[in-house]
Amino acid sequence: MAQIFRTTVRSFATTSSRQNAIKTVTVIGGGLMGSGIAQVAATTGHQVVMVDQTDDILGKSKASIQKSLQRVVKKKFAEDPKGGEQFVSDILGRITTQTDSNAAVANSDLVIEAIVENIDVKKKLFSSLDKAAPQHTIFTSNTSSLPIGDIAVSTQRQDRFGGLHFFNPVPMMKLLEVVRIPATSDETFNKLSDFGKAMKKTTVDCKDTPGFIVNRLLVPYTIEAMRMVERGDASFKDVDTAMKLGAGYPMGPFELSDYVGLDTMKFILDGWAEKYPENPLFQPSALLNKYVAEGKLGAKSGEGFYNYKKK
Ligand SMILES: C[C@H](O)CC(=O)SCCNC(=O)CCNC(=O)[C@H](O)C(C)(C)COP(=O)(O)OP(=O)(O)OC[C@H]1O[C@@H](n2cnc3c(N)ncnc32)[C@H](O)[C@@H]1OP(=O)(O)O
Ligand SMILES: NC(=O)c1ccc[n+]([C@@H]2O[C@H](COP(=O)([O-])OP(=O)(O)OC[C@H]3O[C@@H](n4cnc5c(N)ncnc54)[C@H](O)[C@@H]3O)[C@@H](O)[C@H]2O)c1
Repeated sequence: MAQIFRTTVRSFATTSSRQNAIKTVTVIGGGLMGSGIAQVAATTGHQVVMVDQTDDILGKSKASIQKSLQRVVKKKFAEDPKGGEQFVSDILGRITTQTDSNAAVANSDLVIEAIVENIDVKKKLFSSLDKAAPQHTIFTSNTSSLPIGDIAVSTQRQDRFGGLHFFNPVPMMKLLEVVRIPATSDETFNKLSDFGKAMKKTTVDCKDTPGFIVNRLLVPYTIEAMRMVERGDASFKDVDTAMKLGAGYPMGPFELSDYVGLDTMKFILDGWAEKYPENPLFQPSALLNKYVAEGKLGAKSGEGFYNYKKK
């Protein structure tokens, strides 16, 4: 019994000290994903530095975090408006902003990159951060579709490099994919998994394969739905209804594509088609290409498969 207790205490101490390993986080990119990641990291007690290209963009990022926190306050502090105000101000107080990414990593335990999905831009950023960040700082990318290993080669710290793939909307989606490349050390991987749990996410272990787990299944499924419509086998609305009511998905594949962005879906698919031309699942969709060519990119552009313009 005493032995079990000692083992339990020791394993708790190990996990707990590992959970404390990451205290300060630099989130680079304050867009849709970066602002959500910064919000959740700060909500779970981490000190966050959020970086973007201009103060104007960072102002918008902070405003979107505030708006998202208000949705939480409305539910959690319905009877306690003062408590709600304190909750928001405590979280915002843990987020500072910076436009100089090298300066932002000076005291960072972890960097989470959430900038534009472009391999050259990501490599340039990490190559520069590698010289500016302390030795112990772990680097991660939130990329949806690029190989983590192809980004990590821009640094001299591949043992301290991995992927943290969050899902949109970050405050609501409970999953975090933790991705390792062959060079990622066990210590780094454990710290990343513990950090995910400290962020109150459920983590899954992923290898550096195209789309990791979720996008590797979600993207071909969505494209197959588009092919079904291209063949005239079903309308896109019926496909959405069928997958929501028949398979229990919160959104059908066309609603989800509009939500993610049709340009993003096309970008992911085109990248994989070029890199893995032999895989039939990654072949282009004429329907998707048509919508993107017409500038119908989904909710963000006001129209995709559905219309989002206020009448
Ligand atoms: C491409 C990338 O690499 C990978 C990806 O990200 S793929 C995309 C993954 N995401 C998905 O699959 C999303 C699927 N959709 C959903 O889970 C749900 O439709 C949704 C959570 C987005 C919205 O839920 P829905 O019930 O339709 O709408 P809504 O009523 O507005 O919101 C539900 C709750 O979420 C909360 N919420 C939604 N967005 C929020 C946000 N950004 N911040 C805080 N709270 C939020 C709302 O306040 C609401 O809370 P309540 O039910 O307690 O009042
Ligand atoms: N949108 C999604 O559903 C989703 C989900 C999971 C992962 N991702 C991935 O997350 C990353 C970001 O996606 P997003 O949807 O948040 O994009 P976004 O366009 O909303 O935000 C990107 C932000 O990065 C900033 N930025 C660009 N280059 C920069 C640089 N060099 N330094 C600092 N800031 C820079 C831009 O100004 C912008 O604010 C991408 O790699 C994407 O594949 C997206």
